[in-house]
Amino acid sequence: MTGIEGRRYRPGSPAPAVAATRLAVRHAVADLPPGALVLVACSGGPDSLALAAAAAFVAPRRALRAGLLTVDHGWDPASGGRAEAVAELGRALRLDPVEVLVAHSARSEGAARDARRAALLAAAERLGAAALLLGHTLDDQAETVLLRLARGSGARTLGAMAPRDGLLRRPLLGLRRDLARHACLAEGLEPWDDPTNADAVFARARVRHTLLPALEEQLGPGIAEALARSADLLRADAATLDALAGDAHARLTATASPGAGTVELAVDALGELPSALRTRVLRRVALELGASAAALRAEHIWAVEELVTRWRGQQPVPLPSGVTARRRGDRITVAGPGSTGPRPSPRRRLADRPETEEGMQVSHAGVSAPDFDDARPGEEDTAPGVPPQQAADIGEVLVTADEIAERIAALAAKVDADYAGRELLLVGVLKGAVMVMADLSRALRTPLTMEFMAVSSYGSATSSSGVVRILKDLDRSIEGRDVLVVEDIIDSGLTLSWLLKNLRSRNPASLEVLALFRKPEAITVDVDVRYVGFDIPSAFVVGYGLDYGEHYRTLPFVGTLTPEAIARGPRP
Ligand SMILES: O=P(O)(O)OC[C@H]1O[C@H](OP(=O)(O)OP(=O)(O)O)[C@H](O)[C@@H]1O
Ligand code: HPA
Repeated sequence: MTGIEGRRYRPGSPAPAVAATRLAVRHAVADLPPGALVLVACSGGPDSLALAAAAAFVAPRRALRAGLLTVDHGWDPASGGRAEAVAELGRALRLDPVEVLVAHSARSEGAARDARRAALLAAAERLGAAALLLGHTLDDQAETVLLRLARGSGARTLGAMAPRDGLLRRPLLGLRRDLARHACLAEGLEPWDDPTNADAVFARARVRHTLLPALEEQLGPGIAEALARSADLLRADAATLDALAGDAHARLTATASPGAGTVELAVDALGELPSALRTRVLRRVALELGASAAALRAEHIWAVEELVTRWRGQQPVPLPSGVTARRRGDRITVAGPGSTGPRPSPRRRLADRPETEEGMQVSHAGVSAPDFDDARPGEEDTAPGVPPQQAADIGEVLVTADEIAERIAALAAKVDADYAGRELLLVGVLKGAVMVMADLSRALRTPLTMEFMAVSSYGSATSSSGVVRILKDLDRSIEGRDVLVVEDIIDSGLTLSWLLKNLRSRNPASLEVLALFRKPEAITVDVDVRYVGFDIPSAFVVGYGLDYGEHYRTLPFVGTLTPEAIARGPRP
């Protein structure tokens, strides 16, 4: 008798393919105690049929009981009869119990797999099984790796199927699919070939029949084995990283949460973790607060990670299932949908903000100032322009960098329309207006020249002295020119009121003002401002050119300082 690959084997001994499947099953159940029940999930296809036959042979010799489960998905009128035929085969193999499970599902590979798995696990539990054997082969593993690689997956996902996963065991994971078919043939078992396995509508069928053969043809044989090997290596790596992330998660969440359904993490501690652990900790926290595992994508976690590694005053990050993550000072707060702790305030997007005739309205998000530990200098956990210490001094971000950019573009369009056919002279009021001058001048299409004046009325205090000093005057005359004064902020209005009077006396053709921020509740003198970026609350703010004692100007957003930071005084 000739066996697979043309080898000869002795009459009376099993065909090599049969021997290989039996050996694989023997290894897979070696640890089970006598009397334990092993169930085989069998579709009637060659892999699971070979597995059922091998289990039927091995179980009694290991004093185990073996049964068979088959699932009817109800995809076509013949499916019930087919499932019954598989059950009949199981009985013929003397498997006991044998059950047909009905698990209707949508006609998609994923939906069928989920429904099948749920039905099988429920039955295995009900029957008190010690193991549920699945017929996945090395080829299934290779296909899974390729499919997941094409989606851009991490180590855990590329680790694909494990030989053991709770109740599930996959004895044939190291064997090729051909071998299972040979084992069926050698035992006189006629497998059912599921037509969906060849249906090019299904991605897996295309991988099986087109992609993998093409890869083997182009790159040489052994691709399936190589892909399965990669899965083994990545699974081991992922298991180690998951264990380390579990430790880090326990460490970082050891302190009390601010409320039920809320987890607070220290930016410092997260910043010290390598990215592979940080993202795993963040994912774990999101999942435990109720984010759907199926919907939670790497992009979500990266956005949360950027609150640590590239902090530039971003909005809270929405995650699936109503979970939100936000940074306040040196803490990341992740809140579940039903949290009772301090919820991330639902800051409105710029587009949602009411726009008055002149400016966008910005209000406090209504959050109390966070408590801060001393951030450590030199720590690279923030975006450019955001020294870590300064990041920890910010109480609330009122306007983000993106919102500023969007607003300046809109203001520039208005100015361009108003000054069509004319040449502008922009007068920047140093130093605070340096950022808005730079960005506005480059957003304008109107021909322009620039002049700067430096005045000061604040010094290192947080309220205006009312005494304005010219620190640097204009270099040229503005007589007859269309002048647009560019200011970062109008607070009391004292600086601008004084400046306008001063400039008007120099006889410009026209004199208008553009101020990126205005505090309507703080204005004490009447000043006429043609262009306003944002109306903000009257709290002292820093960032985007605005300083506290010359510091904080480089922050790309505008935010309030914590009371502690104000009391302590400016710091680099
Ligand atoms: O409306 P007010 O209450 O007068 O405040 C507005 C002025 O205060 C700031 O300048 P500051 O004196 O701080 O100097 P700086 O621009 O160099 O920071 C700001 O740049 C405005 O010019
Ligand atoms: O709120 C402010 N911050 C910084 N500088 C300022 N100058 C006027 N108001 C402010």
